[in-house]
Amino acid sequence: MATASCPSLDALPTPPQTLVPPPPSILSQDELKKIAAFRAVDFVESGMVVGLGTGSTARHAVDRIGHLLRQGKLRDVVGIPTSRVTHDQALSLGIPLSDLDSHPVVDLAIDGADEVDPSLNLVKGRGGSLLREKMVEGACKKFVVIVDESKLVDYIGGSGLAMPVEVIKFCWKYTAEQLRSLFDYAGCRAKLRMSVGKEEEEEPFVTDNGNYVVDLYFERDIGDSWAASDAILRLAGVVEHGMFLGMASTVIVAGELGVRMINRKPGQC
Ligand SMILES: O=C(CO)[C@H](O)[C@H](O)COP(=O)(O)O
Repeated sequence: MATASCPSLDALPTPPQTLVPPPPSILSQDELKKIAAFRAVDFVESGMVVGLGTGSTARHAVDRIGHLLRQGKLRDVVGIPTSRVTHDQALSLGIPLSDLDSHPVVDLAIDGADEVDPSLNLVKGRGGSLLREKMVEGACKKFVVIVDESKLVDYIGGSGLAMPVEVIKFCWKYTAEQLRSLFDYAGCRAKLRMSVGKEEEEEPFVTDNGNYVVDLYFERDIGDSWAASDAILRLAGVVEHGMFLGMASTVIVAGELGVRMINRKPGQC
């Protein structure tokens, strides 16, 4: 009876030489976010007060901090959450929590962003937590921003996606129109942010602070973002906007080709 046997290597046909390089490993956007987040958590040291950001990228950082605390690799870290969602996540991970009233100085904050421009100015708040984020990140000694490379833009508003402004509910339409007309020159549209409520019907999105969000969309560059910031904040119905100017100390960008760490230069704004 003939038995099948393994042919000797010499007997195997030589594979044709190929000039095509091996395909790069394709990482999902979420995997890139996780890589940036884990890298940022390397900055966390035992005993630090840490601002905990909000969003799908920051979520990975909070998970990692919880994991390192459980492993005993970090100790005595106190987290200052920037939203109710992050508060609940951190609580479920056993991260000790506090607030700015008890810890007015924050050693380090880690958070995602919606846009990062070449001067490391940011747009944040598409998750709706811009006010608390700005308070906590404004109180920190070092603010590390974690993004995948899709968040890099040439100028603030350059993604064409929303630049959020938190406004009080009272006469929000009036405030929205004032916002829109401020940026008429940039082809601005102002839209009240909606969310799906308990009855499965669309209703205005309400922030953790009980306010509405007006999303601004620009067709063209708004120009001087510092002047734009001042103009927005002068409107009485505005609580805060999502431009985070001159705040980021370091931006960690995860992309297909690796992780880049960009530090703010002294005096850069
Ligand atoms: O500002 C934020 C929430 O208010 C988020 O940091 C920002 O929207 C980025 O979110 P994600 O990490 O999910 O892309």
